Amino acid sequence: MGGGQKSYSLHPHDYKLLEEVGYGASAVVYRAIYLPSNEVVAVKCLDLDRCSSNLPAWLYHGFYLGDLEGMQHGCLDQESIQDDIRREAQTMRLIDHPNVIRAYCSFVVDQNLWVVMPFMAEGSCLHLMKVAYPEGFEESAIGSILKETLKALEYLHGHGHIHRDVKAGNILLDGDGLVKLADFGVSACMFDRGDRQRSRNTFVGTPCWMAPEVLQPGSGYDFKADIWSFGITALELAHGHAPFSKYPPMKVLLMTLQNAPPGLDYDRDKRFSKSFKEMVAMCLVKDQTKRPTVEKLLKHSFFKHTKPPELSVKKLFADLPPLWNRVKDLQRKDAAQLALKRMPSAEQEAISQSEYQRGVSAWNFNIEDLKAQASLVQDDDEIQEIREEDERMKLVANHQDASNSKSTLGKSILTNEIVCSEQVSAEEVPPAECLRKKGKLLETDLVESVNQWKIGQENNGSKTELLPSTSEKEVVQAKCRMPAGKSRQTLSGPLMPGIILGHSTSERGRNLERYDTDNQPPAEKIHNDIRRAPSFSGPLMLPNRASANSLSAPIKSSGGFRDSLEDKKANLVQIKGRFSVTSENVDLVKDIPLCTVPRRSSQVSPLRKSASMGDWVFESKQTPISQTPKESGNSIAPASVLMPYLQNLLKQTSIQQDLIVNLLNCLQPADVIDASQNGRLPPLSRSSENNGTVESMVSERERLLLIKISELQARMINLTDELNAEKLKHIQMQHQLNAAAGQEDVDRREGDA
Ligand SMILES: Nc1ncnc2c1ncn2[C@@H]1O[C@H](COP(=O)(O)OP(=O)(O)OP(=O)(O)O)[C@@H](O)[C@H]1O
Repeated sequence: MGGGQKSYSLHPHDYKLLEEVGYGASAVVYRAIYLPSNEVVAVKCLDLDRCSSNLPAWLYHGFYLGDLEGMQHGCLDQESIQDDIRREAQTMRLIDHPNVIRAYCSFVVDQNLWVVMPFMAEGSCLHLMKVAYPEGFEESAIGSILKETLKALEYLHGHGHIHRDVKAGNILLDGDGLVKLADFGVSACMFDRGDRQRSRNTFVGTPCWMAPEVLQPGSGYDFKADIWSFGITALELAHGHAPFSKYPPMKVLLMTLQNAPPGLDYDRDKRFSKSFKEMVAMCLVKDQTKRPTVEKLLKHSFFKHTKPPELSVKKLFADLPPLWNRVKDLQRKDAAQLALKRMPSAEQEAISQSEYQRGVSAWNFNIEDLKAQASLVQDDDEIQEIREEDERMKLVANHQDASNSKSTLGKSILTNEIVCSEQVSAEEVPPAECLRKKGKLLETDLVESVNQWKIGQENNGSKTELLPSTSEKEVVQAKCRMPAGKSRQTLSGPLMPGIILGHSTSERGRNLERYDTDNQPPAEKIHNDIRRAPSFSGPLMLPNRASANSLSAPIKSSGGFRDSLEDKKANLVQIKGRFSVTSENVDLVKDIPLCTVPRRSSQVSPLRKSASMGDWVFESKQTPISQTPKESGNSIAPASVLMPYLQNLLKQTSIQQDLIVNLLNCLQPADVIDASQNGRLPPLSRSSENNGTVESMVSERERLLLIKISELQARMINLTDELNAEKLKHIQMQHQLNAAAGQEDVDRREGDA
């Protein structure tokens, strides 16, 4: 390794910094000229103030921290830490492999650490995708990039290093298509003991790419963690984004631990070969011992016929402007976006959003913050989670209470809701999505439906069994799509029909949704961003320079989430901190999702087809059920005025009656029996006709039922919250335990010495 390498000056004035070509968590990267030899280099300027909060990770794992002469930074005055840095610096200098980027040298300038390295003229793969390939690269290019990355990993693993941050943002390309793995900010050495050994029991990396064993404290991990990240990177290159990248960090963490591993779908990812899919599947096995080594992967048939990168990779940027112009363009876009956001908290939100999306490495988890985030965003994400899982057709029911898994549970709701999009197959949109489209509904309905849906999926095996007739399907779907401006504000999540359709066919649609805004004029983009702000599924909200780097989700507390959620909460009645009901004019009866109601043949549909959208919308003329004649005119209206109202009321009542029957079917039988025995619910005798006497009984039953339902939902939410809190506590405690064990180890060694 190494040897005979050219030496570089440690004086900043020997370097002429030119354009900015990239940004990381705490660094800006410049194209620069090394004046003594007129050579183009890259200088990564690390703001030590900014990275001080992450410094422990840097200090313990930073390969780039080379020559530290004159380093006065307050964070660095611990002797043992400096020893570590020096040791790492030595290792870094020894690195010499065509696919691993090395630091020529590094030195301190004011509060910055400058790291001089080869300039990679095309930037990172992530950057390239963001600029020109939002849906990912073609397979031949992916094959070449991955093979070169594997060679880099082979070298690193062979020398005892785990990279721990393999991702498209850290795979750099030069003008000839040469591929180099970069960023050893969080790498760890397998041969170390003590402090550094302990580091392999810490959370390090970028959540979406982190292997389950890395996220699972105490389990320990090794080189195989890089294989998992490599598999995720393969998916990232194939789709333009990593799986789960749109979710908040804590959600990513839980999904990685609990869900089936992501992968290329055999049906939907048709453009990719079988061997590519197999190779990815081999990497993304949860049991680390079953993942292949780099050597074994290199022998996989997928890599047998990969083209040299000069052929397959170089052409990717043939028609693109120089890197710095691309970066500038992105920055302009992001700056415009930021400037147009006039909310007082916009800047703060934008920054935290961008940090979130950037894929910052080496975050230290702040469990309390994350817990708060997770509890606030749970409902929204629950739906997203289902969608994501379902898109891969690898649904795993994570419902904690197996006793809920009764085959009859929620069947009628499922039957109605599962068809809320005609272009979406039953398994593509969960019932909650359908519920959500109605806008004003109990969030608990949503969660419960999602869970029931999961169970239904599991229990029923074939999802298509649940589909009702086409006519039913159309009406339910139409209802589900009712666009309501208000509901868009009060409930987060992608409500636009385009988004529903975007999910309808493949990842492709999703990618389009994700990246559409990048190609829009700033004003339009901002409009969309604002609309989507409460959702984590949205495309890039990268309002600052961070956009040049990564779309991933770092572990970081984010005021942004909270801000948007605070807005949301302003309109919400929060019950036990988690589920919510719109507080404005809440009317439990009126606000029950209509999409749970089956079509009645005699019913006049309140829906019409929109010519422009080809989508169903509600007739605004429809008399609102809550509006009484008194409200309308404050006097007794003539029969001609009252009649339509009464007819409408009658129809609505019958819809509600059906709804109640459906909801009743969803209750656990035990609860229903219990309630009936206590005399709390009058026996339900369903009648197809409505009259005055029945009506009053029905409304009483409705009221009691709704109370019962709310209680059950509140209970379920509480339990889920408690479970999540316990899980987080567990993780935190394990962390503390590890830290304590490590400290003991150090003390013992010091005692021995
Ligand atoms: N040698 C280089 N030549 C050209 N561009 C580079 C080089 N190194 C980095 N970049 C660009 O700068 C971006 C940020 O760099 P880098 O990933 O090293 O920063 P970081 O702070 O370690 O980021 P993170 O922690 O988020 O991974 C890269 O994604 C890439 O686009």
